[in-house]
Amino acid sequence: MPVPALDLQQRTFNWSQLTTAEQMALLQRPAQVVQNDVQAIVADILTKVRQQGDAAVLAYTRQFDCPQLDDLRYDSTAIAARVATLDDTSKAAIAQAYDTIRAFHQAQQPQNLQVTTVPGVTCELRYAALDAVGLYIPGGTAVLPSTALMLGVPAQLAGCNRVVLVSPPDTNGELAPALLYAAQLCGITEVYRCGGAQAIAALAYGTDSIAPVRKIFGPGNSFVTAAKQAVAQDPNGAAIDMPAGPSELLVIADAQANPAFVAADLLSQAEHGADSQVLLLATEASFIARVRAQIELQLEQLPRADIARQALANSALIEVESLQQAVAISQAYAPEHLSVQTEQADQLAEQLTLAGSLFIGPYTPEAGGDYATGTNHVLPTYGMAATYGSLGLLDFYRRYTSQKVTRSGLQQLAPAITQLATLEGLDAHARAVTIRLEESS
Ligand SMILES: NC(=O)c1ccc[n+]([C@@H]2O[C@H](COP(=O)([O-])OP(=O)(O)OC[C@H]3O[C@@H](n4cnc5c(N)ncnc54)[C@H](O)[C@@H]3O)[C@@H](O)[C@H]2O)c1
Ligand SMILES: N[C@H](CO)Cc1c[nH]c[nH+]1
Ligand SMILES: [Zn+2]
Repeated sequence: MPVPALDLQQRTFNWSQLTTAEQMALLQRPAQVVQNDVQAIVADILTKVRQQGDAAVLAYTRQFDCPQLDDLRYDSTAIAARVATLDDTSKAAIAQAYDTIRAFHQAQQPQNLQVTTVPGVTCELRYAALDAVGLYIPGGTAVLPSTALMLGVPAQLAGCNRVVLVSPPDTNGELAPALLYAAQLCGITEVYRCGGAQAIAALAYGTDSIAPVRKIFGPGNSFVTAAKQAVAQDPNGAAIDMPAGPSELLVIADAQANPAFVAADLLSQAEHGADSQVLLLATEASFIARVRAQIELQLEQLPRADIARQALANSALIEVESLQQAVAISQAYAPEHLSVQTEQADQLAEQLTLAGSLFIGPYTPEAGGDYATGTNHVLPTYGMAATYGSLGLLDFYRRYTSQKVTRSGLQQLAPAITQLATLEGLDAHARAVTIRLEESS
């Protein structure tokens, strides 16, 4: 389908001159507009996979990804053969990213803790790695070995027993050597060639060839995200990390910022998908004009310019009255990625608490966090950064508590417990305490 011409002037706005309704419309995510259709399609796919198992997963994979595919599993011989074709430069790049991501996530190791709340009462907080996790690596329009690292490294560090990787195959039924190498570094051996809602259904409910997992991680398009949300709401489904949908970037810039850098960052997220969204909040109209010119210029060099143009048609370059107004808009939008390109970037960043990940200063491209600074690039989208955190090592654990009470400890707590039980009208609760203390020690 031909991509309509893009007029960035028409996507340029002055925030204070917009009505409240227009302001809200500008901050609407494109992917959310089509949400109802997607949910219906996804519900159908989930039902078919539950009813027909592997046959449905294969049928959908043939329909969307590879018409000839006859086996979902990628066995270790096939993986090794594919990895052997990868060049050394790519291997070195993946290995360096593996090291930085590992370093940042290793530092997040949780510590069990023990607290004596009153003498004779010991409470413990403990962490246990999830036993079976599913990692979804998107593959519709780009091969993403970096996402395999972002999910595989914390799963490996946590020590999850079973780590299952799924990703849509190319038209020949293959996964990219770089993706398989990243998986290999993370010690992943269970790999399946399927994507979309059907892969999420297989991970959540299981099929003959794919045993179910407890929690599903990873980003994806609207179909993947809707499927994750659906299985998370089903008591028989699986837990999920977060709604990590189409990429988003919000840049706050003053007149000191470099328009070429800002344009490059905006394009880096716009090229992900037609439903990606990028926003620029800038204090000077002349700066916005220079960014616009840079976007036009740089678009000409981009192989994925058509995708980026479609994303830009749902994006906006917004003039704001002040950096304080920019902060307020950003906090309301809660972007996945937030780039701060202002003179006092560190101070401004202190006020910007609602974002998946911050990129501060002129030499911090958003792409740095996508690949190799060490932070995790799986981040909440759709404004969910207001409540969800960015992915980290802790997401691969479950937290539980334990307590041990001695007789004298129970004597200390008995008045509080029995009175609270009485207040709640739960006499059996009170009795469970008094019966113990009535016994001679
Ligand atoms: N938030 C994050 O952390 C993060 C990280 C990386 C990528 N991303 C985002 O992930 C997304 C990747 O999307 P993608 O499409 O390239 O890959 P994808 O793997 O998410 O989706 C491809 C699958 O979508 C399904 N699909 C496509 N059209 C369909 C239809 N009409 N009906 C039903 N199913 C259909 C197919 O099963 C196909 O295999 C992008 O939007 C990107 O921005 C987000
Ligand atoms: N920007 C994406 C997250 O929204 C992650 C990614 C992977 N590869 C490149 N970028
Ligand atoms: Zn990216």
